[in-house]
Amino acid sequence: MNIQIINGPNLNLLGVREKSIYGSADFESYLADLQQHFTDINISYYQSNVEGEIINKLHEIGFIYDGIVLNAGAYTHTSIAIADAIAAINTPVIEVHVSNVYKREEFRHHSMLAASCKGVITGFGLNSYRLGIESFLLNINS
Ligand SMILES: O=C1C[C@@](O)(C(=O)O)C[C@@H](O)[C@@H]1O
Repeated sequence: MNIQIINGPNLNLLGVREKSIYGSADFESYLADLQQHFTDINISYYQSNVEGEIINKLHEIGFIYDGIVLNAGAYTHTSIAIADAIAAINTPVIEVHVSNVYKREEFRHHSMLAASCKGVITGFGLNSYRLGIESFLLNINS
């Protein structure tokens, strides 16, 4: 099984940015733990701060991979273009967030992407990514 994790803007600063909200672990260390945990799964990782690059990555793997775990950061709340890309591809996408966006500012309560995704996981810290991967293993996405 091939799973792609895509992180959007500012998520390269996990472990550094707003630690009280996002925690102090950096994503690369967490990714290594994930890869050790899911030994039967090929987990690829991509991060970009650029909307068009995230769309290009969705196009590139969206007809090949078995699942995509996407944290689009603030583009979640603004990007019709990423929503259209998710709708255009075949691979199911799970939207994830580190923080519980519903406990935060109102502008974070709306996702432009959620309606095009199979599901949304929010508020479990970095383990939101693990839960996203687990959902593909449970085969509850079709
Ligand atoms: O950059 C982010 C991170 C986030 O997606 C999260 O993982 O909690 C939540 C977004 O509202 C925010 O813009």
